[in-house]
Amino acid sequence: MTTLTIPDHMLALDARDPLASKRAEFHLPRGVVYLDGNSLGALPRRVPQRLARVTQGEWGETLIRSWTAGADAGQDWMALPDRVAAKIARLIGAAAHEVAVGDSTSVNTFKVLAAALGVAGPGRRVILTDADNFPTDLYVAQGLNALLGSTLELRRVPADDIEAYLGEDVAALLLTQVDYRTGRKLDLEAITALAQAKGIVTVWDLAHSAGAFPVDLSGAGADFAVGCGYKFLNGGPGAPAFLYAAERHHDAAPVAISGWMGHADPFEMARDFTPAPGARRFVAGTPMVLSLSALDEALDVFADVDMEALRAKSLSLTDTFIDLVEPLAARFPLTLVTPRDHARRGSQVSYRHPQAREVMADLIQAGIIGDYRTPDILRFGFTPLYHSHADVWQAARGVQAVLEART
Ligand SMILES: Cc1ncc(COP(=O)(O)O)c(C=O)c1O
Ligand SMILES: Nc1ccccc1C(=O)C[C@H](N)C(=O)O
Repeated sequence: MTTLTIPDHMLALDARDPLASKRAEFHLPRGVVYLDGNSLGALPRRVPQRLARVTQGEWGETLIRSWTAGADAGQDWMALPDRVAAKIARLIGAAAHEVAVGDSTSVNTFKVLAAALGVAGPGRRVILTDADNFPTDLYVAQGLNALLGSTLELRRVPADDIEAYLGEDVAALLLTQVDYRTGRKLDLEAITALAQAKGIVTVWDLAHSAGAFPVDLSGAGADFAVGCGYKFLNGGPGAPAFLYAAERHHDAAPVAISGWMGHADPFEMARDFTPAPGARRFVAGTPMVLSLSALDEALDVFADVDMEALRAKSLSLTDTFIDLVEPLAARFPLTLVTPRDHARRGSQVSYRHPQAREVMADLIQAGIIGDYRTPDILRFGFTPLYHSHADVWQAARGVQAVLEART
């Protein structure tokens, strides 16, 4: 990538950025503008040392004793999922005992959808979802329905019209707050209220929300949610995911994967499942200590972050990118598909382009790493913890250069 002179007004925006110092807490490879933190967050610098400690010290030296070592201080491996849950809870407006960490987002979607169906009113047999929802959400709903003898209907409708479909036959509403293609953000609070007024249980996928902007599940009175550890939470490839279950559902919601690590006393080795208090009951099997440790350490980057400042910066970055790329739409077949309205935008900007796949390949070649998504989407993710307006400017110039070179 050639070195460009960054204009003063970009540098001025960066000079006023209250989160500017956070960038130094990440390893960002040279010669690259990395706009894919919505798929795999960058590496926080503190993670490798933690992993070295966990592998050499806790695994290598302390061995099996690490499961209980430091339990009095809450430092044992057994409680690691709970410690990570508490850190995520702060970012999504939940109480610590309403969050469980482990497994993938897909598996957690299965768990909370099953739980939601278990607390839904009698006679309701529809799972309502966005026709363009992320595939895993659709597939998990299909799989769960098959397991239940295909007694349910998966009703797929456009997310923008969801209100019109909140009927008396709907058991659960399964929605992803920020669309992975367009970056369109749904009003979680308003939709939750409308659904609940119709007796519908809500399940939110926060994959592109958690760590990208403040989420207030308690304030919204949401029922259930899931999210990824490896995107905006920067927990590393395949990081454990999280689920949220509102306290009021803990007693009644079924635990579909009732494993021994969700038992009230795993080492009692009892014959029957007695759930642990709170959302811990949803932790099915042995905690993934190495990846949980990486996520635990990565979350400490958020410890002193004001989430409102994070949101303000995210919007400034995406506004700047939209403004800089706008003149190109007049010259090239580039169409903005991300809402300009702040309230309806996540932390990414996407465009349609007839040769999106090839354009993204050229951009990646030029060191601007974003994503191509079928059928014709160019997607650029912005992570307010480590991006600067200078990055945004370089990325926009890169888009211009690639489009010009292709004509
Ligand atoms: C909305 C959404 N849900 C779920 C997932 C992923 O689930 P998993 O981590 O199980 O692959 C993704 C991305 O992969 C996603 O964008
Ligand atoms: N988990 C992955 C593994 C491999 C490649 C991409 C992903 C993603 O996370 C994709 C992302 N969910 C998306 O919104 O497109």
